Amino acid sequence: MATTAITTYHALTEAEAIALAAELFPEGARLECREIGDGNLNYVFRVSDQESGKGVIIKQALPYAKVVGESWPLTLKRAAIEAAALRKHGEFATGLVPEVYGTDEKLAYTVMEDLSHLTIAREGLIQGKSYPKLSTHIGEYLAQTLFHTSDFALHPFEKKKLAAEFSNPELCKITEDLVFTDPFFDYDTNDFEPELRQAVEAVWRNDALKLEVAKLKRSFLTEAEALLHGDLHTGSIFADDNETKVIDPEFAFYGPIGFDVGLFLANLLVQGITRDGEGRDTIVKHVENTWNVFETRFSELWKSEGIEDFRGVQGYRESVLEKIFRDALGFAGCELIRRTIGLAHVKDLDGIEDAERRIHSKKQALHIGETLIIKRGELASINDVTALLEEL
Ligand SMILES: Nc1ncnc2c1ncn2[C@@H]1O[C@H](COP(=O)(O)OP(=O)(O)O)[C@@H](O)[C@H]1O
Ligand SMILES: CSC[C@H]1O[C@H](OP(=O)(O)O)[C@H](O)[C@@H]1O
Repeated sequence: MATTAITTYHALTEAEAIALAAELFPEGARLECREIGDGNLNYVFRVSDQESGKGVIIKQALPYAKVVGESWPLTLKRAAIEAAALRKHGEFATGLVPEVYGTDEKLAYTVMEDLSHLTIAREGLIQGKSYPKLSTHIGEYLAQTLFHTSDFALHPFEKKKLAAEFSNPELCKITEDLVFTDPFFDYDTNDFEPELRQAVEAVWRNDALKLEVAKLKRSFLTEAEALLHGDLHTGSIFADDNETKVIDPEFAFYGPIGFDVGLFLANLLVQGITRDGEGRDTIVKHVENTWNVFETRFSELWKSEGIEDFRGVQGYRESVLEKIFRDALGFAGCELIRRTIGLAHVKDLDGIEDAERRIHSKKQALHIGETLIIKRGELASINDVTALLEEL
């Protein structure tokens, strides 16, 4: 797809979005456009043919975080990173990411496949949907994207070139602050109900917990293991009963493999907390299946496509997976805590209308988060993790 002749950045109008997308539609098609973005950071335009209903998506970065406004400037480079990550991950996770039709670095937009026939998984899960293939698809996505961009699959020159291309300091800083720092101190960005104050102050006073979070933050800061999605929560996944597509990798960078795994597990756990009975069992199975599929597929790729000289040394693969598992649990714990008391909450918890039940669920999220961080070295298997949910 051709890019525009516009050379200076400005926020696109709906008419401009239509003009940009026109070449992807039959000549003379009557096009309409709507801004449908509901995320924290960007504009998302859907341009569609009024007759066929077919559409394309134009996602444009703003020079600031949409949720806060111009007082929080943010690099436009994130749009190019997102498009490049969609393409790179799409090379390996076949059918699990949207197709990218075109990008424009100056205007900071990406034109991509319209996934409006699917539902954002967080929304569907809140409505009680079970998405039978979600965890199989995400386990596969995690194994394919993380293995193939790691030193286990790439020549070190190629891997380091990619790591440089995906340098993403501003977006990483958001995660360093909002996931790994602010929730653990009495900082202004935090946001929680007065009824949670006692529990939150206990987090702030818990030095053993803070020591473990400091170690996890250091891993995030320093361990360039693979090209991460960087923000793999259920709001970044479109799904129905058969299909799953991962969107929104603008936080992509080279980081610890367990981060993507942990974020997805945490967002499943948060949903599991809000359910009981069979509904919770569905989430328990998704948590277990995500890890099991990831571990199995990662191991298969290791054996079939691994290039590391030490790949055949007994116990090495197991020790790599063991580290990913422990990291994932710790990162999941941080995500659970930040989604409960930090700046960016989740609808799974905030949307619980009954105040008593909402506060109770949030305390449970804090409890599981703390346990995952503190006990990540002791929990022997993924079943020990789901036991935390079943014991609530
Ligand atoms: N490819 C797509 N097809 C259809 N809708 C999309 C697509 N990408 C984004 N959206 C819509 O826009 C919303 C925000 O997109 P997202 O990429 O998460 O933006 P942000 O980076 O601001 O969080 C999504 O929740 C979804 O409703
Ligand atoms: C001010 S950024 C807060 C939060 O928003 C991002 O999520 P999304 O773009 O999917 O809405 C990311 O999780 C950040 O931590």
